[in-house]
Amino acid sequence: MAQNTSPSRYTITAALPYTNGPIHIGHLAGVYVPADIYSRYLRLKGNDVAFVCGSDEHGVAISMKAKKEGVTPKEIIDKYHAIIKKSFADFGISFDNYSRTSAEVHHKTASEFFNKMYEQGDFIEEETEQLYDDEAKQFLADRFVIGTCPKCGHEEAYGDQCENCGSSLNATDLINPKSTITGTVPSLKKTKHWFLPLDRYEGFLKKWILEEHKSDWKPNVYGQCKSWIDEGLKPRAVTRDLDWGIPVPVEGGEGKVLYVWFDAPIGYISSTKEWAEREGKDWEPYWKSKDTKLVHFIGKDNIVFHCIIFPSMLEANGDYILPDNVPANEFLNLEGNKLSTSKNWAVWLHEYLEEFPNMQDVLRYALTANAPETKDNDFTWKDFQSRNNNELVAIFGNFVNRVAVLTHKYYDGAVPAPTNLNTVDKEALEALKAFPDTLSKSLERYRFREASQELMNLARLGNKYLADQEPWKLIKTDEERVKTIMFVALQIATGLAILSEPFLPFTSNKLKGILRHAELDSASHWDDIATRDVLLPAGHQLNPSELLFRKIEDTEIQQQLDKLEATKKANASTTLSTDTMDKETAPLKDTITFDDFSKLDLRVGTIIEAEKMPKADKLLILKVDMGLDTRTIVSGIANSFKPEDILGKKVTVVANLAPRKLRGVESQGMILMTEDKDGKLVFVNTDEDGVNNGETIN
Ligand SMILES: Nc1ncnc2c1ncn2[C@@H]1O[C@H](COP(=O)(O)OP(=O)(O)OP(=O)(O)O)[C@@H](O)[C@H]1O
Ligand SMILES: [Zn+2]
Repeated sequence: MAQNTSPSRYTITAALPYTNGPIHIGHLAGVYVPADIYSRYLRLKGNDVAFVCGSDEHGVAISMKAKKEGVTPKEIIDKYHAIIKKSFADFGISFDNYSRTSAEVHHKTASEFFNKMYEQGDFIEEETEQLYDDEAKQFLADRFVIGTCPKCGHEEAYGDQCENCGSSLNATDLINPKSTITGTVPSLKKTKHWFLPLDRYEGFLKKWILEEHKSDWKPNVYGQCKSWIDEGLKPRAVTRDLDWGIPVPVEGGEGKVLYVWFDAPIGYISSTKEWAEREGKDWEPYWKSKDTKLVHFIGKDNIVFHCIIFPSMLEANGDYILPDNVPANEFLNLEGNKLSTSKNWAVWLHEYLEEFPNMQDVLRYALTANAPETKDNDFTWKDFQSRNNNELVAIFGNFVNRVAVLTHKYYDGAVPAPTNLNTVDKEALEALKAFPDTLSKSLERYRFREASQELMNLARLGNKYLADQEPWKLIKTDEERVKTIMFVALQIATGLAILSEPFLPFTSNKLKGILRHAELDSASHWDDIATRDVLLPAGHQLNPSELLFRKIEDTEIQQQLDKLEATKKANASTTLSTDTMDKETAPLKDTITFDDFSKLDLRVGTIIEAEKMPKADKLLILKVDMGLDTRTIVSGIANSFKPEDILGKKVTVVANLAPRKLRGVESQGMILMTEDKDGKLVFVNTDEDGVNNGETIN
């Protein structure tokens, strides 16, 4: 089987963005820009395409964010769904439908999906011991619990997945699990859940992925799948003890919801249904016909869900087709650091659209030309500027502008009739004819970077042709020759207008406008470029020319870099404010009552481990023996102390300060410090011997 080579229709999905924040450039480069290029390309080739997506609105992270902000989950999802949907539309992501998983059609579809599998006996129903937070009186799953990954040792793996190694986990697999709600160590409590026995699908997955897709899936995707399958798959709970999500629709499911990664991929199906309903079409062939090609665009952290779990669900259900390919991308970073919603380390799409109005294509191009297809890549503002100034402006824009301006200058904007095509002209036109096929080959292998460079090569070809032929010189001596040159150049410009559409849709539109391409009786399309000798006939009248791109100045780039610098500073100061005292003698604070004071739980502890926080100059990660337990405390004291100097030091700890994450490490308290006359930090402690760790101070 392998590749489905001549499908009757395509279903293209892009990962459902999680509605706990807006869209950033990582999402775009990893998923939405390549998916959009591919879908636009397929439509230009005359295919029947359903390009679907929607907001992913369930799950623990949204529950947690709502709790933190003191609002309802619905308020969170409504806010981000609106921002995300609008920014995608303004950016030109050409979804046929953008839905949301809180929609009724989705609740219904996901419940039916679950029900069918339930009735077929595809689940194991089992009462097992799950992690439970006695203080919050809640079961802990997914992002409610972190601990050490049993596969790679990463210390902040979630209850369902380790983001470091991509493994999918059960919460009870975590080593040293800890509740992210209260910071306490969970106990075990019995509860009933439904499990998808992935081990039953091993044979199916082996044949389908390891045999049939060995040569056409990307090596990063195939490799991850192979290692999971080789390690052996285990049953995975697909339900949760939570109040936010799709209720488990079977007996005994009261108070439980579907696991977010069970319902989210079904969102692709619901979105297709919503679209088909609106268009008066039948949704089923898009998901159930063997002659449909299904492709999932995702980032690498979603591979297990799209290649192992969802396909097993589709296979179990019975009626569905499987993805033909899952061209997952690696990750994009920003100026050397990991993109992060919580640390505000991002270029946000909605902000970009405001700060660079009408420049969607510049970002699309910069992200595509530098896409993280085979390895993680870095977005830098300097690269963005040079992609714009040196490629879009200097090559693409320059060529088109010369052609349009000269056509107006010499012929009042009418395409001249060629007289005699010489070898150079013929070669240029032949080269143009080869481009659609070259681009198709790259696009159909999901090599979008390569394709974007091929497109730029067509503009280069046009630029070189004009530079070599120099019509602006010849116009004084050989007017007939100039007509031929301009005719050839106009054909190349038309080719660019057509072939750039998937990559640079706004530019393509503008250029087609200048060429009045759509008004031609038989306007040429993608495939016509290879077969027709004339794309823009002699005598055809152009519109006035306008610039396709503008130069980006250093000051604009500096502004963006300053913005990131400010983010860095803001992050650093919030990190330090909780750990160090002000430099000057601070004025007295307002009087507090004894009750206020007695809320403070101050205790004696001893530092038993200390190490530097990687990549943070000022922070030490300390382990403090508190008598009853051992705490991790992140403290901004690295400028004053070496780790080895403070081992065994007695300290005073604020033991009931709400836990707080610093650089990804949860700090479970604060050590009291003051400063000596030279500004060096000193510990506030009791120097009496014989005071035990854990003793309270009052
Ligand atoms: N930096 C990145 N580079 C490439 N792809 C990314 C990046 N960040 C997220 N993605 C992909 O974008 C899609 C949507 O992401 P999702 O909404 O789930 O956010 P996320 O992975 O939680 O990201 P973040 O934590 O940055 O908000 C997923 O397929 C994910 O793999
Ligand atoms: Zn791991």
